[in-house]
Amino acid sequence: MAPSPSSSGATTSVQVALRIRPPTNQDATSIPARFQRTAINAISSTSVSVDATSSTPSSVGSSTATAAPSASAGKKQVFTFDQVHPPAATQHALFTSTALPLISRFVEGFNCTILAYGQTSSGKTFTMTGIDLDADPTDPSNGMGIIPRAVASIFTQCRELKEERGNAWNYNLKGSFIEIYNEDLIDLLGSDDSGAKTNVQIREDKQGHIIWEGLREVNVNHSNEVMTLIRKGTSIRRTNETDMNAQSSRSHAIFSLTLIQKKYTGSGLPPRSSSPLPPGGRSPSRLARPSSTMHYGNSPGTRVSSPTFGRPGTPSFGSGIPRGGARPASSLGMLTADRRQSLAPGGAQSNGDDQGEWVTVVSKFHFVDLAGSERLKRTAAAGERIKEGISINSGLLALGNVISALGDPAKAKSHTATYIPYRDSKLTRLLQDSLGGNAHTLMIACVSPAEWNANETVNTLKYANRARNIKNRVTMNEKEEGWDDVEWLQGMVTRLRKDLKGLKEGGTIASTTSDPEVSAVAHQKVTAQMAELRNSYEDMRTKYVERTEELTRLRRELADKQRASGGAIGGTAKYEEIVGPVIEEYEKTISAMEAELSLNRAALRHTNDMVDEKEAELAQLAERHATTEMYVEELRSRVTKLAEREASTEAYIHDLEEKVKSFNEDSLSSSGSISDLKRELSKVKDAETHSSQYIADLETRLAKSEESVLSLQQSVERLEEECEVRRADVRTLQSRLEQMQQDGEGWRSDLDEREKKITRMEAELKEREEALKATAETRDRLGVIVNDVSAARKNLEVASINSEVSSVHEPDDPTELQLVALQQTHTATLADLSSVSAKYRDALREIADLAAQLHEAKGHVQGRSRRTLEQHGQTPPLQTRGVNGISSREICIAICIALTGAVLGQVAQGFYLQSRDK
Ligand SMILES: Nc1ncnc2c1ncn2[C@@H]1O[C@H](COP(=O)(O)OP(=O)(O)OP(=O)(O)O)[C@@H](O)[C@H]1O
Repeated sequence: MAPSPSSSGATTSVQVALRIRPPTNQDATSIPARFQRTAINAISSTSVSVDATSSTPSSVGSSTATAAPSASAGKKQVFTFDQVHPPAATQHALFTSTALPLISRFVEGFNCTILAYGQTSSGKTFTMTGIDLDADPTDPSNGMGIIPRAVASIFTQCRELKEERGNAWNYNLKGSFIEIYNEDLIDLLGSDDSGAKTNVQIREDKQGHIIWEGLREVNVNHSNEVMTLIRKGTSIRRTNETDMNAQSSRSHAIFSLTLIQKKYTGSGLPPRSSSPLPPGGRSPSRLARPSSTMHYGNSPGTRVSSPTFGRPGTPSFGSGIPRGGARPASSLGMLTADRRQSLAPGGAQSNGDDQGEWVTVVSKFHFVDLAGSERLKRTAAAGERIKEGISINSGLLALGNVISALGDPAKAKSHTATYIPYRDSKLTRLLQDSLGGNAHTLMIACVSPAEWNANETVNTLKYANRARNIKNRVTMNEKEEGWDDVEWLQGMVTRLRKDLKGLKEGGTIASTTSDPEVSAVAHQKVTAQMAELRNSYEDMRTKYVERTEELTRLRRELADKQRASGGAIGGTAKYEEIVGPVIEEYEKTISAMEAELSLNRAALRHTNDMVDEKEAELAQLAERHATTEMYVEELRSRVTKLAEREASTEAYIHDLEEKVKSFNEDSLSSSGSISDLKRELSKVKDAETHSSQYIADLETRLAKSEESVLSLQQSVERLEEECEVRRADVRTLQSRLEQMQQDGEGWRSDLDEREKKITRMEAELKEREEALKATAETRDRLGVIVNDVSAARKNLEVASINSEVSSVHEPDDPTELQLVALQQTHTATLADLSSVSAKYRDALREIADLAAQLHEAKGHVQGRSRRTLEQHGQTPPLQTRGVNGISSREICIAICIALTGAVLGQVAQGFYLQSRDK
């Protein structure tokens, strides 16, 4: 944001940049969820739109935002500024585009001011100071604010200039930090040894300059030193926790940097004799001018407030004035336009050579962090906070009134002298120069994005919009060398006294320049002029007296002749004819001489005026000298006091040492209680560590819960998407189901048919089972017979053995016959058994075949229905019964029967073979 072109005395508007901060964690907890929506949006790099339509609670009891000047149609309001920075803008980007151009102006010698304005918690302190003052100010990614970055940049530019200009340029930087708390001005760097803060007073000197009396200015040589000052001041500045900000600034704070530059204006190198920093730090004293402050602005004769608010600068960089000491006010006079002309290079009094001069340029940079505008209800203020809030608001109201008065375009156009209420508050008094005065001013309006704060946001935007109309007139603040140097002033007083004496005595004027040749020539010239004037005056006077006498004589002669002629008219007329022209000529000569005389008188008067002026200056200088002497006296007394204090401090230290000694002796006895205390202390420390861990833990949990809320939100969104997909699936499934239902009808009839077939086959199976049962019974019966036959066979064998032993074999023996018959019966029975077994096996095979068919039929039906279900994304029910409804028990029975039949067959065959062999 470059200010208007750099011509001195140029008019420039107050620049306004808007910054929208991102939502913070505090917002998430302190603002109801439904009002956390973003209500302000950057629509371009210079404009924003605000949607303040919804009825946020802030509108309760507040003035509802009215349409802005550039409000667009509908409910949205559009505002335009010089710059708009969206929430994503980095600290570095903001600094580069807003503050950096002002820094160049500051180093050139112009006053600059940056003001951060906005509701509480809108990011003013973050913007001005930022976080982590120890970071690298050139790093674009860190959170350092405008002040630390500006300080680093100023030092860099000054060092570059020094390298460029060498001995022809010197500089000195000083810092001060002031806060306005409950309408008290407090010096944040001025705390004394006891830590008590010093109060600053606003005074106005005779010339109307504002003086910040009692403010401490500290010399700074490096940005680290400035950071230390900022840290010190910030630690003292009043902050407190409110419902809207964990660390809310409760005061307006102004951090100021003063740059004092000494420039050599001539071409080439400065002469050694006139160096601004001769050994001993004294300024050269070759200038003898009646006024010290030069003003090259476009408005001749207008006064410019001292950039140091009336305080004199350091006489020279190496002067003996203690660092940061409060100084008496000085009021340096101004040059009139004609006098300025005569003093300008090449003017009437210029000696015509190319010799330059040393000029001092003093510029001020104010960084203003205002306390937040706030609604007491919203910040839940109570007690002392209410008082603070009222004071903050009244300061801001006064600032608003000043802005309104200065920024009223109608008044600006009409050029009417408007009353500006600077005196209504200390804030406006201090910022008088920055608002409508001699400074390049930039306002950074900070706003919160939340809908909850929409009304405050609109108010801030309106406030800032008005500020854009303010016009400042900037001039470079140059002073000639030496006017703050006590010794130089003393020398000047002595010289002027001599000059005056010389003038009064009509002698020569004592030399006032350091160049003896130049001053001798000038004095000779003036003396010659004075002598000439005096001579011509004397000549004129003599001539005048002579002529007057001659005229009187002639008149007398004429009268005598008239009397002698006895009234002869003709003679008289002739006489008048002769004498008239002579008289006329005499009269002409007399009037010419009178004119010449009056000219000489005027010249004399002018000389007398000059003498008077010199006398007045002398008196002024004497007065100033007296003030300086008083100041020196004060300093001396301070030094004495300091010496006294040092002595008492030494005594105190001695005392302390004694005490330490006795304490050491006592310490042995009290070591027990010390160890108790230490234990206590360690417990407290433990508790502290524990609580900080607990806090850290809570913070981590909070962060985690936030993350999980985020992820839950994401998963809800994902699930909703999935739901949508599912719904589409359901629709597809429904259509398929309908298709399936149609298919189902066909399958059902098919199934019915198959079930009928199964029933039929089951009946058949039942019949076969019954047949099998009958066969089994027959087989049992045959088994019994086989047993009987075996038993009979055994008996027969026993009988035959007995008969073999006792008698000769007789084929006709009835027993043998019986045996044979039995063997035949047995053979027949075995044959029967084997045929029954064969039948039984056949029956079993048939049953197995039927079971297989049944299985196949049911498997077919179930396979079809499972495939259909699978096609429609359904899982077929688990089979609880065996294949096709035939239980595994039934199959087992069938197999057992088959096996039993086979075994029985084999047993029967075994018997048969045995009996046959026998
Ligand atoms: N641009 C930003 N980026 C990130 N955080 C920010 C930004 N601006 C402000 N904040 C955060 O918002 C909170 C409030 O900011 P800050 O204290 O600067 O507000 P303020 O306007 O100075 O308030 P007050 O007037 O009450 O002092 C802080 O936690 C700060 O870190």
